[in-house]
Amino acid sequence: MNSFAEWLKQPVKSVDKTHEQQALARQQQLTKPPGSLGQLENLAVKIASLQASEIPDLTHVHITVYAADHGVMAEGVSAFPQSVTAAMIRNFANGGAAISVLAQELTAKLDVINVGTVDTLEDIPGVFDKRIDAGTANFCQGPAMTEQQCQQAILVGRDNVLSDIDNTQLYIAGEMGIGNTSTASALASALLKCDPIDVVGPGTGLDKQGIQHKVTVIQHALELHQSELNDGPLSTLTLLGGFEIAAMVGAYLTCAKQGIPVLIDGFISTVAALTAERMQPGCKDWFIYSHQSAEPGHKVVLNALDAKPLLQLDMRLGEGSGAAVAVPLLRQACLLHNGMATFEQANISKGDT
Ligand SMILES: Cc1cc2ncn([C@H]3O[C@H](COP(=O)(O)O)[C@@H](O)[C@H]3O)c2cc1C
Ligand SMILES: O=C(O)c1cccnc1
Repeated sequence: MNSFAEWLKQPVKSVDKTHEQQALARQQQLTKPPGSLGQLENLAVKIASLQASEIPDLTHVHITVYAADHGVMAEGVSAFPQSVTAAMIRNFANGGAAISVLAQELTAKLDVINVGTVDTLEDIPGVFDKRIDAGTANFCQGPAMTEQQCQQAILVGRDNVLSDIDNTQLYIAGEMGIGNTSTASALASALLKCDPIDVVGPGTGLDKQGIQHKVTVIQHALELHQSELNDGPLSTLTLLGGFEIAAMVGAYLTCAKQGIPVLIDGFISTVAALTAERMQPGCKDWFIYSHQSAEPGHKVVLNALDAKPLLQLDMRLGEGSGAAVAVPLLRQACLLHNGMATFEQANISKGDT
């Protein structure tokens, strides 16, 4: 058996129930009516149990943006040209992208990884060059990736998580890849066995006609690969995925195996999360869902994961931006959990309940 298969077989870490119980008990002792901090209480309990700590802490956030191009762009499925992927990599490096601004404010570690753009980029300081190929192949004509390429991409994500694991209290994977809402929609349709109509949306801004064309393109791709779509989630990822999406899957699998909490971003990020969960059930115990994107398919994929996102801001950007926006909320949930006085400390009556 090769080392990839061995690694894949490593189990997902189980979540610490003792710390969950301790954190729940502490929430009952804090000077507030029980339950009055609503979802912030559940969040603090979740983070305490995932970190197996009495004092959950999100000082050290690791954000990684995975960027790659998509062969399906040959079918005219985005409102923007393919060259924007590489241009945005430069923008990430220069600090001008949404995620750059947010990561800086959060004092998060921000990595940018080129997993496979069509444009050859010069060496850019701060950008890791892990190009597998000049974009994936067009999944309307054949498999998007070879098995070997898919494994390689998954391992890019794994190695990124492992590179700073001792210092990571929360991991966020963001993506950049023009055309990747098509890729994510194709993957979601295949994994959920639903019609592309249910998950395809405007992405960067297609009109009604553009969306209809995108649906047709994905329907054709699913027909082409039909005979192989029951071969398991790794095979589906190879046939229909993207390099950046496979890298995110690898990162999520690694976080779940190593016990690192993950904050999931938008539609594409959640499709990667679904793929990881299908590859290794139990992964999703390590996931927190930041927001529900305006991309209509996001709701469908969140439902499939039984996920309750924290925010609904009509964001539809990706890059990890929705997750980054939710980090202050998570931090505040932890601050309240750690810093509030108990009824006993404050000498306040707990009332009759
Ligand atoms: C300037 C710009 C910055 C972005 N940052 C993220 N995306 C987002 O939009 C793309 C997916 O949408 P579609 O499938 O319609 O191409 C991805 O790159 C995603 O990360 C961007 C898109 C653009 C144009
Ligand atoms: O929800 C997302 O992640 C998203 C939606 C549209 C375009 N890019 C990303």
